[in-house]
Amino acid sequence: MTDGDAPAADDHALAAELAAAAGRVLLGVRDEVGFADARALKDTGDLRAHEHLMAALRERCPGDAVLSEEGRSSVAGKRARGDDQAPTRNTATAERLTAERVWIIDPLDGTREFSEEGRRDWAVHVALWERGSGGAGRLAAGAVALPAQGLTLRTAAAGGALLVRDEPVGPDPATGRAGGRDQPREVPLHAPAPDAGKLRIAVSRTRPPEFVERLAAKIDLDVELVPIGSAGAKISAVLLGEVDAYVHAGGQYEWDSAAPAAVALAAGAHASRVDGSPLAYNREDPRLPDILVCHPVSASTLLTGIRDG
Ligand SMILES: Nc1ncnc2c1ncn2[C@@H]1O[C@H](COP(=O)(O)O)[C@@H](OP(=O)(O)O)[C@H]1O
Ligand SMILES: [Mg+2]
Repeated sequence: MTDGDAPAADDHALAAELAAAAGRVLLGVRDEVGFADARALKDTGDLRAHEHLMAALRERCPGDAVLSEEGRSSVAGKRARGDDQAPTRNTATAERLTAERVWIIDPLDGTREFSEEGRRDWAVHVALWERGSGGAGRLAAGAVALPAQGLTLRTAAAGGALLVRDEPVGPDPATGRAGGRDQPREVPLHAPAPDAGKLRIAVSRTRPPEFVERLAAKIDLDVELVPIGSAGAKISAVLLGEVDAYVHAGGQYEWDSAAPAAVALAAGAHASRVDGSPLAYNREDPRLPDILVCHPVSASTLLTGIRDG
């Protein structure tokens, strides 16, 4: 619950609504700023999506804490180019570490790809972490918007995960005018199993882990490495069956994986650290440097291959 005696909102639907709305802000920034100055486009996108989400969370969930990539003290002090304001800061760390509910957000994941014309592999991540009765906490809801692909992947209140696809609205039959914003259509989302004998592994375009080439050579399968930008876009590609696994190591933060890991787990996928231990969120230090996401049937092959690499 967000405050007092208010009824529990559907946090899953809220996460999806906020991620999709921030995605529309980002599509507008691409149109407005253009691609000539990549730095200006990245900075404006990061800042506008962050401010949109911070304002929406302040209004909709005023009692909750927020951990955003762009609200860290190290970046919140700097003024982004192309805009006139410094980013709104995150909830103070001491307060976040005792909060019941923490929104972990990456307003623009795949910033590099966002600034490259024609690329669709960038995302908005909105996750909710809840402490719960055990005190250890867990990801309670999450949504990954892929605005350039017209898709949002999200957790569902009834359990499981959903794929939300924007359907273009046809012209109004009475007036002949365009029908306005796309109508979303939801279908259940289940992590698909890989084809026998094959394994397509998504890796960073710019920072693929050095052990993945060795891993690929060692696994007794036809392995293809597929470079894709954005952790959210890569994990979505696993859930959409475009690749079979995502392996990353060498650096990342909680906001890079919280929302896509929440969706992946809800969709029945395996999501863990590369040593097989669980992904843990809302830590004092938000570094979470490695991750494996795949269908459960591939998990032991990949974990063993990584361990023995
Ligand atoms: N070695 C590293 N250290 C810190 N962050 C990293 C990293 N490798 C990848 N990331 C972050 O993980 C996200 C996905 O990266 P990639 O596209 O290379 O796979 C990016 O988030 P942002 O775009 O939000 O900065 C990127 O900054
Ligand atoms: Mg990121």
